[in-house]
Amino acid sequence: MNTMQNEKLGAISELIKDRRSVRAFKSDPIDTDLITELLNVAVWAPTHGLREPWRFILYKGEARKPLAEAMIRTYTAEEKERLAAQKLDYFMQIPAHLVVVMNEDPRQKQWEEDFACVCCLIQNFQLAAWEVGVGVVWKTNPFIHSPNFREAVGVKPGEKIVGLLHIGYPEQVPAVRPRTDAREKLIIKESV
Ligand SMILES: Cc1cc2nc3c(=O)[nH]c(=O)nc-3n(C[C@H](O)[C@H](O)[C@H](O)COP(=O)(O)O)c2cc1C
Repeated sequence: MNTMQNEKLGAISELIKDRRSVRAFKSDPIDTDLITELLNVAVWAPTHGLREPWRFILYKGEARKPLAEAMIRTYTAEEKERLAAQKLDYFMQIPAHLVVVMNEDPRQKQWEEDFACVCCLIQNFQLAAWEVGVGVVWKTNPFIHSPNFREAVGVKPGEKIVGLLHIGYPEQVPAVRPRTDAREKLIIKESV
């Protein structure tokens, strides 16, 4: 294996830096086989004890409507009045939505490890998607904690929704949001 010492960063580094969260999608359909292929890359995330504590629910076509309606039901009356129609249109315009569900281990150490690895899985998915021109945004809106929404998507007690991913071909790629140089947050302790 290449140790990368003193070498130029490669394609994966470029991909990581190039990826953006996409919020404006073309309505072009996205193939289910492509999504499952991307998921089969994503599942190579590190997972302690090989627990693989994830499962997925994919919404496409007309099935997006009850998903959007479940989300809208979590709104207050004022939010419904102001946002319902617009949010329904937004959900129906995005070709696919993926609910990423984690099994919640009652032991804290295992819970933390499992949450961490599901987050790794989501980032793997986002990167693999970006590599083939597919955009993703990872959503954690308050409705993912709503008992009614959880029930509507079939998430059971002992499971957590880690994210709702919107997936499709980008209509618009947001401007880069530069990161703080890691050296500003790095303390080096090195003995010679
Ligand atoms: C755990 C997590 C939750 C997020 N939740 C949301 C969200 O609810 N809504 C949203 O628009 N973006 C969400 N994002 C995307 C971030 O806003 C995005 O990563 C950030 O603005 C940096 O932009 P970039 O991903 O294009 O570099 C989330 C990202 C993470 C990692």
